[in-house]
Amino acid sequence: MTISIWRYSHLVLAVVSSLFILIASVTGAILAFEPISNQLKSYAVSDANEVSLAETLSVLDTEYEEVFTIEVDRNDFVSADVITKEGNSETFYINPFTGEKIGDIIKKAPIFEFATNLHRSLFLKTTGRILIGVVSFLLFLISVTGIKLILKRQGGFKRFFSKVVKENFDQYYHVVIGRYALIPIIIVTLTGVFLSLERFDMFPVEKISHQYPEQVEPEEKLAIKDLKTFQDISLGDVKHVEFPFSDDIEDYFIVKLNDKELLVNQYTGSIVSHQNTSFGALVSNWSLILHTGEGTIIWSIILFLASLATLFFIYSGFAMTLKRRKESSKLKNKFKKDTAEYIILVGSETGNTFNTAKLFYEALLAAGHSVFVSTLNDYSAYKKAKHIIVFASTYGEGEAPTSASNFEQLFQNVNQAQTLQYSVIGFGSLMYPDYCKYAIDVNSMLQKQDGFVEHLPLFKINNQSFESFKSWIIQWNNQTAQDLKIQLQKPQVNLKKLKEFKVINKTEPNNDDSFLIQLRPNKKVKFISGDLLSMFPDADFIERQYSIGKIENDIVLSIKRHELGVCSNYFNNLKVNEIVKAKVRRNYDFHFPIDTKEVVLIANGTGIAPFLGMINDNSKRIKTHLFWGGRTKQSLKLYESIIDSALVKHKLTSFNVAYSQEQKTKVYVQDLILEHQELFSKVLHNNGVIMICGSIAMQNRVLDVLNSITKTHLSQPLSDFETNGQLKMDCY
Ligand SMILES: Cc1cc2nc3c(=O)[nH]c(=O)nc-3n(C[C@H](O)[C@H](O)[C@H](O)COP(=O)(O)O)c2cc1C
Repeated sequence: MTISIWRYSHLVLAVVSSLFILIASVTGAILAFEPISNQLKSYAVSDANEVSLAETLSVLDTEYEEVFTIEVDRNDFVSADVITKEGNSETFYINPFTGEKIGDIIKKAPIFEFATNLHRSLFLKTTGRILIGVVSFLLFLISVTGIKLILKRQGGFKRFFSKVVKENFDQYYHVVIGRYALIPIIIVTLTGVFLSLERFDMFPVEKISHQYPEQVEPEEKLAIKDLKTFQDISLGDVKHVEFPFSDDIEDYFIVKLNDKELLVNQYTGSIVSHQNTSFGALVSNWSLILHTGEGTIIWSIILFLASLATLFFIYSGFAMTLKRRKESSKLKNKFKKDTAEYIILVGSETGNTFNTAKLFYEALLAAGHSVFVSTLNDYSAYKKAKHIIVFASTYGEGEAPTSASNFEQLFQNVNQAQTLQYSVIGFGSLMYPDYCKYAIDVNSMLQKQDGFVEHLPLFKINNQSFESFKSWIIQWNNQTAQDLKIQLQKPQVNLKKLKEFKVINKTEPNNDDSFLIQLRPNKKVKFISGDLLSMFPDADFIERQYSIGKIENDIVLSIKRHELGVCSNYFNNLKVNEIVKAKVRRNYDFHFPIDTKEVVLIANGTGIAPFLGMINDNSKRIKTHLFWGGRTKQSLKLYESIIDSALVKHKLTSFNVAYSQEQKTKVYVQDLILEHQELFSKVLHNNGVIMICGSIAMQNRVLDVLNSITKTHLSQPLSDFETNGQLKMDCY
């Protein structure tokens, strides 16, 4: 619930100020180039610390008729306001070693002039300045609420920079870029607010005022170069020097240094008055530098990137909000709640779970059922309902998502007249310790309530995995004797861009109906083991993916033929030299780790394919253990030669196999893991990596076992290792 308050504040603030933030970011991005373009001019004195103020003042004194001021700006350019020997009054950049003119004062380019006015006051003078000050403060609040949201999402400070679950482009980059850009944005906005307050004298900066001596005795005048005070000051510390107005001994040099201001006797060089720069003035100076980037190319570049990031946040933030609204409003019911047989209840925070619920809703409708869908918060009595199917995500720390925040209370107060069959699907992420906790809670609420009978056991889905959802649909179809078909959107791939692969070899289906097929790309295609080969069969153009094992530059797939499987039969009917059209999708999260000491690979059935490539490729001979679950010894024959060869070449350290049909008591891969629990805890403890490939059912059981191992041996939940990138999975 609390996360919604933060998200709501974040959104409201963004809506209110977006147009102004847009202007400020675009002009800010332009203005970031001003200090960069200034810095690129070569007037800066790099070794200003090596020249003393005495030397510079002395050369200027001889070079010009009269000198009024010298100034060292934030770019380290030294300028002087002088009357030349020819009698002209001029201001220009000088070489502080020789006093010579080296360039004219840089004039502000019209584009920067325009951008500055728009950025500061929107061309609205005082009103504009006030508006910009307020907007700066709003952007500061947006950034703070943004940081709070990231902390909530990532699970605290420690995990601030750990892996972000990618749900879609906008959400992923909003968070990933946000983690880096929010700090500079906070600095820019706070300094912006300060500069506005200062401008309206709401933050008074104490001015320096010197005590002038009442009477000064005449003295013999020393040459400037001999004045001790100036000899002791290096030019690098100077900001501004004002020459005495006349030769009168009561007229002084006024020397502004970085942290103080001095009044210096022009005859003797003695310091007549010494005042430290006030704290307010220092803050003001730093605010200007931090806000404008003046004098530093690196900070200007950061400011430029922060401005671009702000523009991206405006786009992605609104895109996410619109999508969220669209997802929840998309559900248009054909049936009323009291006429439908199937009730789908959705608990979602950001709308993703609605998408999956909608696929199920449409599949039921297409099969001729009466269905009603709504949020868990709209739970009520349903007169004709026979089934309740709950799709619920988990938010916060194992809490209910927004659209389910009132469900628990409603559930206690609403009575159903008839008995209902229930099924719960939990949507969550293994990166959180309370994996699918809210769905677990809903499941146990239903379990305890009279009049509710379990139809299917609780099913958990990690990171909105579509493959997992399909496997739940299979369970549903088996249990209900239905044949629901999930209609996916049309493929987003241009079929003309598919690559050609030639069949080099294909084995006959074995006793499990599994076979290996070796494909060679006709043209150069980049891929490694763990990447995916996407097929779009003519029958429905629905994408099917196969995990690639790369062996000697060829793709090796392990495929199980299903009686009615469109793609598996297509592959099985292929002959050597025939051409397959497909696309390689890079699967960066499932590549063999090359920077680790020990790896464990876990697979069942055809899930072994990417691992065959990985062990064959393990040229660094990283300690690698393979755990595989198959039906019979015969099932292993298909892969035996590759595994044996890897063992002989020490590319594979150990191979452990579990057969489910070979002996009386069935042994599964999770049983093997339990037997070798010391190995697993040691590998994870030493920053090693575990990779899992195969069926979702196997994945879920293996994860349960691994979780109990890490909790017992390492006192940590498995989610910690998933977050660290030590657990990689590709299951279907
Ligand atoms: C801030 C935040 C907290 C989360 N907390 C959990 C959690 O405690 N347990 C879990 O399994 N998933 C957690 N998740 C993951 C979501 O449940 C998952 O991304 C889900 O797919 C979101 O579905 P939705 O868009 O329909 O809300 C969290 C996600 C976020 C952003």
